[in-house]
Amino acid sequence: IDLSADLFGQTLTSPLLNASGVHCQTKEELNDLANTSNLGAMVTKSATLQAREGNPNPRYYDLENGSINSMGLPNLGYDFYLDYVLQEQTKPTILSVAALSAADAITLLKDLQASDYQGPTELNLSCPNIVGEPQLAYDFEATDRVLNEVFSFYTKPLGVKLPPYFDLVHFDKIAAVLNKYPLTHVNTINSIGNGLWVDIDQEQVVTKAKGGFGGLGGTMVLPTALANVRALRQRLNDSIKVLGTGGVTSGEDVFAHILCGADLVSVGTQVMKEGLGVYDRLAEELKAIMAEKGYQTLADFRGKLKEL
Ligand SMILES: O=C(O)c1[nH]c(=O)[nH]c(=O)c1Cl
Repeated sequence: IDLSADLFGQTLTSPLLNASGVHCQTKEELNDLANTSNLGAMVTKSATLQAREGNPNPRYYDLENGSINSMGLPNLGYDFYLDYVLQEQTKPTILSVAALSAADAITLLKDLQASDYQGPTELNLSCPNIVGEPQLAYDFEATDRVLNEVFSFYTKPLGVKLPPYFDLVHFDKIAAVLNKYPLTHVNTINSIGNGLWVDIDQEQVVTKAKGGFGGLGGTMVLPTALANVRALRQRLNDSIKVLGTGGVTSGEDVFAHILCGADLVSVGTQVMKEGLGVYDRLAEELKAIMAEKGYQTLADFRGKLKEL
């Protein structure tokens, strides 16, 4: 059984990654990821031009069927993560970047273009937890404008992190925009934005910012994640890879993401619940499923979801 996968020319021994934001903010966390078996590649916490404290606590809450977070983009700043990927990385790493304005995104990517970094970058267009800021990728025209400007100067590997869409016409619209650009990949989905959880005993919300509205992750988002992976795989040019993120808690979920077309699969909430050992468990479970079904490689079943 061969779990190897390709990350923009680098062969990975496992198709599994961490979801950006989970265990990837500090040098210690990034080093932990580098030392985690069956984690084929890793993603940094989305970096902004300036370091950010993020939203006030409580800002992450574990739920029976997933999680809700309102982190607010806390990160050590773009310079720290650029230095990490240039000087420290020992495992294939995707640099995740974010911006609070289109202008900041351009500034950051112009600096990245001029830097020595030649590796993969992921532009986060979908953070749901910045007070007063929309998730950019829900505005198709704005997304088109930003990508048009970015690709007027950016020539290195670049993908985007997308929010979940819930309407087939929206899948059509975002794919029509993305297919215009030489993207290496899309990473779908980010958390389902602006969910709300109620603590019955206390009769109150469980996260502080935005009155308790926060992004949802974990097993409750799996059907939405699978739909977005499938819909975007069906619509995007073959040259654009699909990284599936959302709702993975078992080898079966990894198998389902790949069956829907995912090239690689990220795991976030389940790492918060189980720790980094989850990657060994997921790899073993996936291999067992493949053995039972007679599949030798991921390509044997990738994208081959059958319709009725
Ligand atoms: O609040 C966050 O930091 C956050 N939380 C998410 O669930 N997705 C994101 O992209 C970000 Cl940037």
